[in-house]
Amino acid sequence: MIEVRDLEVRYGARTVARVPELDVAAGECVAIVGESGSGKSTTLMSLLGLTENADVSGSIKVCGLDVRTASPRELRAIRGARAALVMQSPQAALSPTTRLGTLMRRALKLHGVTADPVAAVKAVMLDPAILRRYPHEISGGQAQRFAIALAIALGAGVVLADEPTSALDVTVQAEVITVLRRLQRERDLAILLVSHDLALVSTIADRVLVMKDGEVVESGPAARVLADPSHPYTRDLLEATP
Ligand SMILES: Nc1ncnc2c1ncn2[C@@H]1O[C@H](COP(=O)(O)OP(=O)(O)OP(=O)(O)O)[C@@H](O)[C@H]1O
Repeated sequence: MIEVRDLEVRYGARTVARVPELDVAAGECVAIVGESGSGKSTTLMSLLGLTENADVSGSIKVCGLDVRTASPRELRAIRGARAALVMQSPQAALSPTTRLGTLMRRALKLHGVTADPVAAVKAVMLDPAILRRYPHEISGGQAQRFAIALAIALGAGVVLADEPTSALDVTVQAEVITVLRRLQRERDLAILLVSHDLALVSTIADRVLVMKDGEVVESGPAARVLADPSHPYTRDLLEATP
Protein backbone atom coordinates (compact mmCIF):
# COMPACT_ATOMS: atom_id res chain seq x y z
CA MET A 1 0.00 0.00 0.00
CA ILE A 2 2.97 2.30 0.69
CA GLU A 3 6.28 1.89 -1.12
CA VAL A 4 9.01 4.47 -0.70
CA ARG A 5 12.53 4.34 -2.13
CA ASP A 6 15.36 6.83 -1.74
CA LEU A 7 13.11 9.59 -0.43
CA GLU A 8 14.78 12.90 0.24
CA VAL A 9 12.98 16.06 1.36
CA ARG A 10 14.84 19.36 1.33
CA TYR A 11 13.86 22.85 2.40
CA GLY A 12 16.29 25.11 0.56
CA ALA A 13 19.77 23.69 1.02
CA ARG A 14 18.78 21.69 4.10
CA THR A 15 17.84 18.01 3.88
CA VAL A 16 15.25 17.41 6.60
CA ALA A 17 14.35 13.79 5.81
CA ARG A 18 16.18 10.99 4.04
CA VAL A 19 14.43 7.60 3.96
CA PRO A 20 16.07 4.90 1.80
CA GLU A 21 13.22 2.40 2.13
CA LEU A 22 9.76 2.36 3.69
CA ASP A 23 7.10 -0.25 2.92
CA VAL A 24 3.72 -0.72 4.58
CA ALA A 25 1.57 -3.64 3.44
CA ALA A 26 -2.18 -4.09 3.98
CA GLY A 27 -2.87 -5.16 7.56
CA GLU A 28 0.49 -3.91 8.73
CA CYS A 29 1.46 -1.07 11.09
CA VAL A 30 4.80 0.66 10.72
CA ALA A 31 5.90 3.38 13.13
CA ILE A 32 8.38 6.18 12.63
CA VAL A 33 9.84 7.27 15.95
CA GLY A 34 12.36 9.93 16.91
CA GLU A 35 12.70 13.13 18.84
CA SER A 36 11.10 16.43 17.86
CA GLY A 37 12.45 17.82 14.58
CA SER A 38 13.89 14.49 13.38
CA GLY A 39 11.84 14.57 10.16
CA LYS A 40 8.95 12.23 11.03
CA SER A 41 6.04 14.51 10.05
CA THR A 42 7.86 15.73 6.95
CA THR A 43 8.23 12.12 5.80
CA LEU A 44 4.54 11.42 6.46
CA MET A 45 3.31 14.57 4.70
CA SER A 46 5.51 13.91 1.67
CA LEU A 47 3.63 10.63 1.12
CA LEU A 48 0.51 12.60 0.19
CA GLY A 49 2.38 15.35 -1.64
CA LEU A 50 1.65 17.78 1.20
CA THR A 51 5.13 19.22 1.76
CA GLU A 52 4.68 22.69 0.32
CA ASN A 53 7.81 24.50 -0.85
CA ALA A 54 9.89 21.38 -0.30
CA ASP A 55 12.13 19.80 -2.86
CA VAL A 56 11.26 16.08 -2.90
CA SER A 57 13.19 13.35 -4.69
CA GLY A 58 12.95 9.55 -4.83
CA SER A 59 10.03 7.25 -5.48
CA ILE A 60 6.75 7.40 -3.50
CA LYS A 61 3.90 5.01 -4.27
CA VAL A 62 0.69 5.08 -2.23
CA CYS A 63 -2.20 2.76 -3.15
CA GLY A 64 -0.53 2.24 -6.52
CA LEU A 65 -0.31 5.98 -7.28
CA ASP A 66 3.06 7.51 -8.07
CA VAL A 67 2.73 10.53 -5.79
CA ARG A 68 5.62 12.47 -7.30
CA THR A 69 4.28 12.42 -10.85
CA ALA A 70 0.55 12.43 -10.00
CA SER A 71 -1.65 15.32 -11.11
CA PRO A 72 -3.29 17.57 -8.47
CA ARG A 73 -6.60 15.87 -9.35
CA GLU A 74 -5.19 12.38 -8.78
CA LEU A 75 -3.70 13.51 -5.48
CA ARG A 76 -7.00 15.01 -4.31
CA ALA A 77 -8.77 11.77 -5.22
CA ILE A 78 -6.41 9.66 -3.16
CA ARG A 79 -6.25 11.95 -0.11
CA GLY A 80 -9.00 11.06 2.28
CA ALA A 81 -10.73 8.53 0.07
CA ARG A 82 -7.91 5.98 -0.14
CA ALA A 83 -5.24 7.29 2.20
CA ALA A 84 -6.48 9.17 5.25
CA LEU A 85 -4.46 11.52 7.38
CA VAL A 86 -5.15 11.64 11.13
CA MET A 87 -3.47 14.74 12.48
CA GLN A 88 -2.43 16.02 15.88
CA SER A 89 -5.39 18.44 16.10
CA PRO A 90 -7.99 17.25 13.61
CA GLN A 91 -10.53 19.83 14.75
CA ALA A 92 -8.49 22.54 13.04
CA ALA A 93 -9.15 20.87 9.67
CA LEU A 94 -12.92 20.70 10.19
CA SER A 95 -15.23 23.54 9.26
CA PRO A 96 -16.31 25.04 12.64
CA THR A 97 -19.86 25.89 11.60
CA THR A 98 -20.81 22.52 10.16
CA ARG A 99 -22.16 19.57 12.15
CA LEU A 100 -20.04 16.43 11.97
CA GLY A 101 -22.81 14.42 10.29
CA THR A 102 -23.07 17.01 7.52
CA LEU A 103 -19.28 17.07 7.16
CA MET A 104 -19.22 13.32 6.74
CA ARG A 105 -22.10 13.23 4.26
CA ARG A 106 -20.46 15.98 2.19
CA ALA A 107 -17.14 14.13 2.11
CA LEU A 108 -18.89 10.92 1.05
CA LYS A 109 -20.75 12.76 -1.72
CA LEU A 110 -17.59 14.51 -2.90
CA HIS A 111 -15.87 11.16 -3.36
CA GLY A 112 -19.00 9.46 -4.75
CA VAL A 113 -19.13 6.93 -1.91
CA THR A 114 -22.29 5.45 -0.37
CA ALA A 115 -21.78 4.63 3.31
CA ASP A 116 -23.66 4.89 6.58
CA PRO A 117 -22.21 7.61 8.87
CA VAL A 118 -23.83 5.97 11.92
CA ALA A 119 -22.09 2.65 11.24
CA ALA A 120 -18.81 4.49 10.64
CA VAL A 121 -18.83 6.32 14.00
CA LYS A 122 -19.93 3.14 15.79
CA ALA A 123 -16.93 1.33 14.26
CA VAL A 124 -14.64 3.73 16.13
CA MET A 125 -16.62 3.38 19.36
CA LEU A 126 -18.26 6.82 19.18
CA ASP A 127 -21.88 7.51 20.12
CA PRO A 128 -23.81 8.32 16.89
CA ALA A 129 -25.17 11.41 18.70
CA ILE A 130 -21.79 12.95 17.89
CA LEU A 131 -22.98 13.43 14.29
CA ARG A 132 -25.21 16.27 15.52
CA ARG A 133 -22.34 18.09 17.22
CA TYR A 134 -20.03 20.84 15.93
CA PRO A 135 -16.24 20.32 15.83
CA HIS A 136 -15.63 22.59 18.86
CA GLU A 137 -18.05 20.49 20.92
CA ILE A 138 -15.90 17.36 20.81
CA SER A 139 -12.64 16.41 22.52
CA GLY A 140 -9.28 15.84 20.80
CA GLY A 141 -9.63 12.07 21.15
CA GLN A 142 -13.15 12.14 19.73
CA ALA A 143 -11.95 14.30 16.84
CA GLN A 144 -9.20 11.81 16.05
CA ARG A 145 -11.65 8.92 16.17
CA PHE A 146 -14.04 10.91 13.95
CA ALA A 147 -11.21 11.41 11.45
CA ILE A 148 -10.64 7.63 11.49
CA ALA A 149 -14.41 7.03 11.10
CA LEU A 150 -14.42 9.28 8.05
CA ALA A 151 -11.53 7.30 6.59
CA ILE A 152 -13.41 4.05 7.22
CA ALA A 153 -16.61 5.37 5.64
CA LEU A 154 -14.68 6.49 2.56
CA GLY A 155 -13.13 3.04 2.33
CA ALA A 156 -9.54 4.17 2.87
CA GLY A 157 -7.03 1.34 2.92
CA VAL A 158 -4.21 3.44 4.34
CA VAL A 159 -4.18 5.54 7.51
CA LEU A 160 -1.34 7.98 8.08
CA ALA A 161 -1.45 9.00 11.71
CA ASP A 162 0.70 11.86 12.99
CA GLU A 163 1.13 11.59 16.76
CA PRO A 164 -2.48 10.47 17.02
CA THR A 165 -2.43 10.50 20.77
CA SER A 166 0.13 13.12 21.75
CA ALA A 167 -2.27 15.68 23.16
CA LEU A 168 -4.48 13.15 24.86
CA ASP A 169 -4.57 11.61 28.28
CA VAL A 170 -3.67 7.98 28.79
CA THR A 171 -7.22 6.57 28.79
CA VAL A 172 -8.10 8.40 25.59
CA GLN A 173 -4.81 7.27 24.02
CA ALA A 174 -5.73 3.67 24.79
CA GLU A 175 -9.13 4.14 23.12
CA VAL A 176 -7.67 5.57 19.92
CA ILE A 177 -5.04 2.83 19.74
CA THR A 178 -7.62 0.11 20.44
CA VAL A 179 -9.68 1.46 17.55
CA LEU A 180 -6.70 1.54 15.20
CA ARG A 181 -5.61 -1.97 16.15
CA ARG A 182 -9.09 -3.39 15.64
CA LEU A 183 -9.51 -1.72 12.27
CA GLN A 184 -6.06 -2.85 11.21
CA ARG A 185 -7.13 -6.46 11.86
CA GLU A 186 -10.73 -6.32 10.67
CA ARG A 187 -10.28 -4.16 7.60
CA ASP A 188 -6.71 -5.00 6.68
CA LEU A 189 -5.70 -1.34 7.03
CA ALA A 190 -2.14 -0.28 6.34
CA ILE A 191 -1.15 2.11 9.12
CA LEU A 192 1.84 4.43 9.19
CA LEU A 193 2.18 5.96 12.61
CA VAL A 194 4.44 8.85 13.57
CA SER A 195 5.18 9.07 17.25
CA HIS A 196 7.76 9.86 19.87
CA ASP A 197 6.01 7.53 22.28
CA LEU A 198 7.83 4.20 22.25
CA ALA A 199 5.45 2.63 24.76
CA LEU A 200 2.58 3.33 22.37
CA VAL A 201 4.54 2.08 19.39
CA SER A 202 5.34 -1.19 21.15
CA THR A 203 1.61 -1.95 21.51
CA ILE A 204 0.71 -1.58 17.86
CA ALA A 205 3.62 -1.47 15.41
CA ASP A 206 4.92 -4.47 13.48
CA ARG A 207 7.99 -2.59 12.30
CA VAL A 208 9.76 0.57 13.42
CA LEU A 209 11.96 3.18 11.75
CA VAL A 210 14.01 5.32 14.10
CA MET A 211 14.85 8.80 12.80
CA LYS A 212 17.45 11.25 14.03
CA ASP A 213 18.34 14.57 12.38
CA GLY A 214 16.51 13.57 9.21
CA GLU A 215 18.22 10.18 8.85
CA VAL A 216 16.92 6.66 9.53
CA VAL A 217 19.41 5.35 12.09
CA GLU A 218 17.74 2.00 12.69
CA SER A 219 14.83 -0.04 11.38
CA GLY A 220 13.40 -3.51 11.82
CA PRO A 221 10.71 -5.56 13.54
CA ALA A 222 9.28 -3.57 16.47
CA ALA A 223 9.85 -6.39 18.95
CA ARG A 224 13.55 -6.62 18.02
CA VAL A 225 14.24 -2.86 17.83
CA LEU A 226 12.54 -2.15 21.14
CA ALA A 227 13.95 -5.16 22.99
CA ASP A 228 17.44 -5.08 21.56
CA PRO A 229 18.23 -1.74 19.89
CA SER A 230 21.44 -1.63 17.91
CA HIS A 231 21.83 2.16 17.70
CA PRO A 232 22.80 4.22 20.79
CA TYR A 233 20.15 6.82 19.87
CA THR A 234 17.38 4.17 20.03
CA ARG A 235 18.74 3.09 23.42
CA ASP A 236 18.57 6.74 24.59
CA LEU A 237 14.99 7.02 23.35
CA LEU A 238 14.06 3.83 25.19
CA GLU A 239 15.75 5.01 28.37
CA ALA A 240 13.79 8.28 28.15
CA THR A 241 10.53 6.31 27.99
CA PRO A 242 8.87 6.19 31.39
N1 LIG B 1 7.80 24.25 5.79
C1 LIG B 1 9.02 24.10 6.30
N2 LIG B 1 10.03 24.95 5.93
C2 LIG B 1 11.28 24.79 6.41
N3 LIG B 1 11.65 23.85 7.31
C3 LIG B 1 10.70 22.99 7.73
C4 LIG B 1 9.34 23.07 7.24
N4 LIG B 1 8.63 22.07 7.84
C5 LIG B 1 9.50 21.42 8.65
N5 LIG B 1 10.72 21.96 8.59
C6 LIG B 1 11.94 21.52 9.34
O1 LIG B 1 12.14 20.15 9.08
C7 LIG B 1 12.67 19.52 10.25
C8 LIG B 1 11.85 18.27 10.53
O2 LIG B 1 10.55 18.65 10.98
P1 LIG B 1 9.41 17.60 11.26
O3 LIG B 1 8.17 18.35 11.61
O4 LIG B 1 9.34 16.63 10.14
O5 LIG B 1 9.97 16.85 12.53
P2 LIG B 1 9.23 15.86 13.51
O6 LIG B 1 10.21 14.76 13.79
O7 LIG B 1 7.93 15.44 12.96
O8 LIG B 1 9.03 16.74 14.81
P3 LIG B 1 7.80 16.80 15.86
O9 LIG B 1 7.84 15.51 16.61
O10 LIG B 1 8.14 17.98 16.70
O11 LIG B 1 6.54 16.98 15.05
C9 LIG B 1 12.60 20.53 11.38
O12 LIG B 1 13.90 21.01 11.60
C10 LIG B 1 11.71 21.61 10.84
O13 LIG B 1 12.10 22.85 11.34
